[in-house]
Amino acid sequence: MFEKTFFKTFFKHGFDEPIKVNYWDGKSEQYGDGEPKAVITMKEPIPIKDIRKNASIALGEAYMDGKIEVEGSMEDLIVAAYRKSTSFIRDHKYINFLPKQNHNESTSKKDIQSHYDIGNDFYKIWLDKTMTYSCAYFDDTDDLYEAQVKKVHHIIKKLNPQPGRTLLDIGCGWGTLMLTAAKEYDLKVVGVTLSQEQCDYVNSQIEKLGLQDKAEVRLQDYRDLDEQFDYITSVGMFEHVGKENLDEYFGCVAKYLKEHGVALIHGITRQQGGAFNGWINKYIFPGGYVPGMTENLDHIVDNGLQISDLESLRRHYQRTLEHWDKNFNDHIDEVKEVMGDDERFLRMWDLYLKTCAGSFKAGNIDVMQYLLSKGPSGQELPMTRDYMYKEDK
Ligand SMILES: C[S@@+](CC[C@H](N)C(=O)[O-])C[C@H]1O[C@@H](n2cnc3c(N)ncnc32)[C@H](O)[C@@H]1O
Repeated sequence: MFEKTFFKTFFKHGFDEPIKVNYWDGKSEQYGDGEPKAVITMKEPIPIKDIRKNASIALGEAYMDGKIEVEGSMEDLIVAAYRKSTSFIRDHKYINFLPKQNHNESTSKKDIQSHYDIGNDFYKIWLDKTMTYSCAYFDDTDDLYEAQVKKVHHIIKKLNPQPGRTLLDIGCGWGTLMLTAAKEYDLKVVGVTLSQEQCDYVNSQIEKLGLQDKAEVRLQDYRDLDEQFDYITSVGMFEHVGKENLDEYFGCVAKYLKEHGVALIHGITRQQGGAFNGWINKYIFPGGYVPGMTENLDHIVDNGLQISDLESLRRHYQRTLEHWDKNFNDHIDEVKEVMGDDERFLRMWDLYLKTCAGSFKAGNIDVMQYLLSKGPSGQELPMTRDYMYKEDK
């Protein structure tokens, strides 16, 4: 009975939309007036001590194990939770429980490979054909592939690239950005990743496109370079470095950039302070940490870099995740063929994509593009933003 009282309070104060909850004892209750936006079924109680220890992990695991079912939009349920000031999801313990993280080169490699090396065949099913695994740019299209191509050009154009110069892509993924920069902007590019599968894939693309004299990919930690470049891009990467290494990460960007060089650093941030989500960290991105938007600014200026432009792409990431989640579910049979019919894994991945879309929609997290230059006044860049939107390259 005590357990039920706890969960009644938990749900009653958890959402700013009406919801219905079916409890494990066969009884149902509605919280809030009007048609329920979602129906939550708790097939069995979750130990309260688990919720108190880490609500994010306890709820996430209960969902993965099928102890909780949700009818209605999970994405909107997450938004409704973030909108309610008394919700568990806004509780300091839920989002900001930051254990000591360890990001030496060997733990980083293990963390990265546990996510990215689960197989190119898996990612091919639900990413678009560019294999881009970051926020797309939906300016006048709702097609994921087109939006990913547009994102790549949006980033490269912001650098105001001059043919024949050099570019480093830190955390190059499956390589579309670096290969586009080599092929269409005539840059000499180097990409680094910690994922063996990505490295092999990019090498095969370099060969296929005949870019051997302009593009190189390395299985290398971002801390291990010893060269300078005219341009640096790094997309969806600083979320992996950990709070304690953010200063070193931006220090590397500054060190690897030639004088008057330009960098475009793109990644997920939070509005207020950095965040760590226990469930995401345990199951999806071990070692991950989402920095506060201004936390990054401090490291950028402390490392002597000039901030030339800032752009938020929050709503674009919400849309990207909605596309990924739809692709994932539309092709669930292929996913099962590749990954096996493991219900817990399938529910885990679906929960990850849906809750992240909700978190962007709610404004809990954002995506920022930091355009940075090294040198006193960013002379390499034009005075206004017009150059970013020119059609020609
Ligand atoms: C979210 S993916 C983004 C990939 C790509 N930039 C894109 O937009 O599709 C993050 C990338 O960062 C790389 N990465 C993470 N930590 C790294 C490290 N310490 N050194 C080098 N690469 C790293 C991963 O291997 C992966 O390629």
